[in-house]
Amino acid sequence: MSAQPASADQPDTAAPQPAAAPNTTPFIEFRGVSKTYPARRRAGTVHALQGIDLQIAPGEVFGVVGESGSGKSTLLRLVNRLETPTQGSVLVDGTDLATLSAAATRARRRRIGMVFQQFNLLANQTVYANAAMPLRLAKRGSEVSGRRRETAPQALSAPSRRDAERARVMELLDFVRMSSHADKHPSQLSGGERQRVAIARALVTKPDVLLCDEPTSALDGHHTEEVMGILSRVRTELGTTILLVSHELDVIKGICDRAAVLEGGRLTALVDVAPPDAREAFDSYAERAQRFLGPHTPAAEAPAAPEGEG
Ligand SMILES: Nc1ncnc2c1ncn2[C@@H]1O[C@H](COP(=O)(O)OP(=O)(O)OP(=O)(O)O)[C@@H](O)[C@H]1O
Repeated sequence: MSAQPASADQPDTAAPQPAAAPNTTPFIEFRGVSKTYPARRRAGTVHALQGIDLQIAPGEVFGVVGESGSGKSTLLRLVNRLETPTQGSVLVDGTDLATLSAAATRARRRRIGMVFQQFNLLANQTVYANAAMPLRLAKRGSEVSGRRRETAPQALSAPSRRDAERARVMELLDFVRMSSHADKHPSQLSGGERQRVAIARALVTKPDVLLCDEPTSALDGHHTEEVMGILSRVRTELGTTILLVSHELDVIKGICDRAAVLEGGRLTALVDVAPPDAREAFDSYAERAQRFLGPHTPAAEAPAAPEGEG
């Protein structure tokens, strides 16, 4: 797999293929979004994304595929404002993220969960404490801003807050079938179990959006299916909108409604993957896509790509 930059120095002026609008009001919307970064090891800029127009419906499971360096993670990180667009706007639930104050941005971020390829659990904390972390951080944040405003009263007493936390965390650990492991540490878990804890952590604040960056790429086939099953239930049982970056076409085909293909930072195809008859179309796309996606190798076992390959 090559790690080509999305597009170095020369913005591609070709019009991106317009994304078909969903029938409902979009929940996440990219309007003419471009993102450039200063190049890391040389002068100039990298055009990570160019002219992205995309609408994602509420409750949709939306896939993003493309070769390494095509801009997938950048697209995801724009949604929780870990990145800001160089041009254009990103809207979530009808609000342009650029218009939010710092406090409103933090509140919006609390409603966006994120799941990573390498789980990002705290090794010295239990499963329970890892899953509870976003609630504890949110509480600490509200205490700090409460102190700043000199408003002492809390809605719940400390024991009630602890009970509420425990109920919520155990509900989520039940949801991912990890409640019997609540007192274990991450080192005592398999990769699939760690990712299930990471999903519980991402959902504990009741987000309306779940961003998943290669959530199954470090897992073997069995654990991949387990995680796919949980993500499907997140959509059907919780109604969460999911944006899923994956190199694995089987994962995209297994759980997504639609998928965007990024090439060199541009959206070059938008594919319906949900209806069975559309899967054939996706398969013919997949043949071309496989050229750059390559056969799946779990990241942990993947050999290093030779320089300049692809
Ligand atoms: N902070 C940054 N500074 C400079 N360049 C960056 C930065 N972040 C990303 N890039 C560059 O932007 C382009 C798109 O990166 P991005 O991580 O979004 O791609 P990707 O498709 O997610 O890649 P991968 O599949 O390898 O994770 C790449 O050329 C990358 O090197």
